[in-house]
Amino acid sequence: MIIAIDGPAASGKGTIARRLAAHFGLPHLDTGLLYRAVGAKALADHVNLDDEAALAALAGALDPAALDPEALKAGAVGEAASRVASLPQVRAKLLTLQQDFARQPGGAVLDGRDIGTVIAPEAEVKLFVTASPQARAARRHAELAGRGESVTLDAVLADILKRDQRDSGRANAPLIRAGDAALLDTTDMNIDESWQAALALVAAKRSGRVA
Ligand SMILES: Nc1ncnc2c1ncn2[C@@H]1O[C@H](COP(=O)(O)OP(=O)(O)O)[C@@H](O)[C@H]1O
Ligand SMILES: Nc1ccn([C@@H]2O[C@H](COP(=O)(O)OP(=O)(O)O)[C@@H](O)[C@H]2O)c(=O)n1
Repeated sequence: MIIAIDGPAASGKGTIARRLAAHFGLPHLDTGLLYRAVGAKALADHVNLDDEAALAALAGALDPAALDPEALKAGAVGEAASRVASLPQVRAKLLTLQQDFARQPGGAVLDGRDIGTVIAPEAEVKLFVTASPQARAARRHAELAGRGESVTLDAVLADILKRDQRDSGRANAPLIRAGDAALLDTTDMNIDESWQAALALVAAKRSGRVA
């Protein structure tokens, strides 16, 4: 079974994806980490974030086994990730490894922006997880504060709105709800409530109770 989870920044899709993977005993890929890794490498190597050929070369050289989620979750990396993710050549370099991960025997859980639309349109279960920008900013702010990053709530909200706009507005694999994805708005849910709602949607989808 392939489970595709998409949604905007800090909506809680990663949390739900990890729990679903553990629940069903499936491997999980946080595809945002791939774009974050390219963005982080570009920042470290002073590669211009508009230099599509150079960034595609970084994406092509990426070792998915060597990703460091802890370092890649830093606030500044998200903005760089979103910029490199808007470049078609970068996305093309990362396509096959994501599709191979999705199509491994037994299935997988993947979360990102284009899983249900581009990477695995054939997924048996698709969720589009969202929440209000204010709720998402509050969550990401708390997360960054927990990491010791000092940043204001307003700055986090501005970053999220800018990224949402870029991710949704790009021509190539934009952030958009697949027609057959179940919508899960977690604005007024805590983590446990979101998890229970996600599990119910997956169960309904698998039993054919929703389209
Ligand atoms: N429903 C929720 N209510 C409150 N906080 C949440 C909820 N879901 C996730 N979080 C927290 O918000 C932050 C972002 O969640 P995460 O799953 O990483 O989002 P995403 O993968 O969409 O960026 C994390 O610190 C996570 O623990
Ligand atoms: N499948 C994906 C996953 C991420 N991304 C890009 O990578 C950036 C970082 O993704 P992420 O999932 O780690 O970001 P958060 O939702 O955790 O903030 C996003 O803003 C997108 O621009 C993408 O384009 N396609």
